[in-house]
Amino acid sequence: MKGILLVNLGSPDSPTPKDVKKYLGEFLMDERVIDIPLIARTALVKGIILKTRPKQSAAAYKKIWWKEGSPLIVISERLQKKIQKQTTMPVALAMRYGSLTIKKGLQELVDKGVTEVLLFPLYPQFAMATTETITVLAEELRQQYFPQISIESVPAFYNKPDYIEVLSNSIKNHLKGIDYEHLLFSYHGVPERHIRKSDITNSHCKIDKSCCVTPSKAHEFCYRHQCLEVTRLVAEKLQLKENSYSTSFQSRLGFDPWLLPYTDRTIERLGKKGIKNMAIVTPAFVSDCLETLEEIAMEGQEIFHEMGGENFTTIPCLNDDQEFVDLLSGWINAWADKKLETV
Ligand SMILES: C=CC1=C(C)c2cc3[nH]c(cc4nc(cc5[nH]c(cc1n2)c(C)c5CCC(=O)O)C(CCC(=O)O)=C4C)c(C)c3C=C
Ligand SMILES: [Fe+2]
Ligand SMILES: [Fe+2]
Repeated sequence: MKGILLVNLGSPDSPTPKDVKKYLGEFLMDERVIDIPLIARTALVKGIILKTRPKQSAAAYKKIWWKEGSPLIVISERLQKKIQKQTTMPVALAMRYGSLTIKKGLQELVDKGVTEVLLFPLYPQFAMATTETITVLAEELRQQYFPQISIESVPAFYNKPDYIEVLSNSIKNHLKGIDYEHLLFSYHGVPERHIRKSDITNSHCKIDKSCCVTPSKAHEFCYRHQCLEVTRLVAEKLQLKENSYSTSFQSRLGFDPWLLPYTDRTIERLGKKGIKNMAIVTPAFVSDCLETLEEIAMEGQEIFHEMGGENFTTIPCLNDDQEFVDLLSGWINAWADKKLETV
């Protein structure tokens, strides 16, 4: 029997420093997130980051926490329930970090008699810190605990025309009647080093003006290319005017160079330039979370207002919107008919 495992990032169990510390410890000790040798990673994460960050992050989580729990988890559960209504195959949900583990998700499916799993990382763009860490862990778990099952994965879907259509429709609907001068596409950042590591040609990704627009095999695993493509394809679909939109990268951590330009500095620049009305969309996240609800909708808005901006419109993630549910259910059902490209 076939079954589906949707996988998102995860959240702490509660917005307390203790639970946030536990969650961040697991997250940041992942060698595909902080990709430095184990001794250096342990010193950095346990010796420095976990000494101060949990308190700071817990305060941020408290501002966005819902009575049902973490927005990212609650929204992912709603999505799973809606998809379950649109397919006869069992659909389970897991998180890469935290209590809703991938092991539990696989076990849930196996207990229902599933032998062929479609692993669905809920990320439109490929990144070593997201898609890759999920597929690698799922395969390790399969080998160790579930050797009787097979796993196929859904690759990054950033350039699928039906995804671009759903995202564009969502942006259009949320901006109906809103007079904005600039639309910012803000993606989660990654250290530049991650882009170079994922370059399967070992030489294409220069992280300059041209590499991401010059055709290359490297783009299958280039997060930067995939983000720039989402912006380009949506802009084309919505016929956005040149200079009325741009791309930036948010949520950097530490002192290494991360992808540029940074979202906070871009918002600052737009405000200083005299832009009064801006809108912002966050297509690296399918579910609203700390990074969209706090960093963008609260901090980003504050920066814009401080710089003289007036109206700051945040476009929600696709969350459990019916068009998005239909899109994912359609792909899942196509997989059962062997009509979905997987890896
Ligand atoms: C080296 C650090 C990090 C990398 C690389 C990274 C990549 C990455 N993350 C997401 C999606 C999310 N990240 C979220 C929170 C978050 N991310 C980092 C660090 C890295 N992320 C931290 C330390 C945190 C925790 C919060 C904080 O202390 O600031 C979230 C939100 C989770 C939630 O509970 O709401 C998401 C989602 C992507 C897509 C990505 C690479 C492309
Ligand atoms: Fe992150
Ligand atoms: Fe590139």
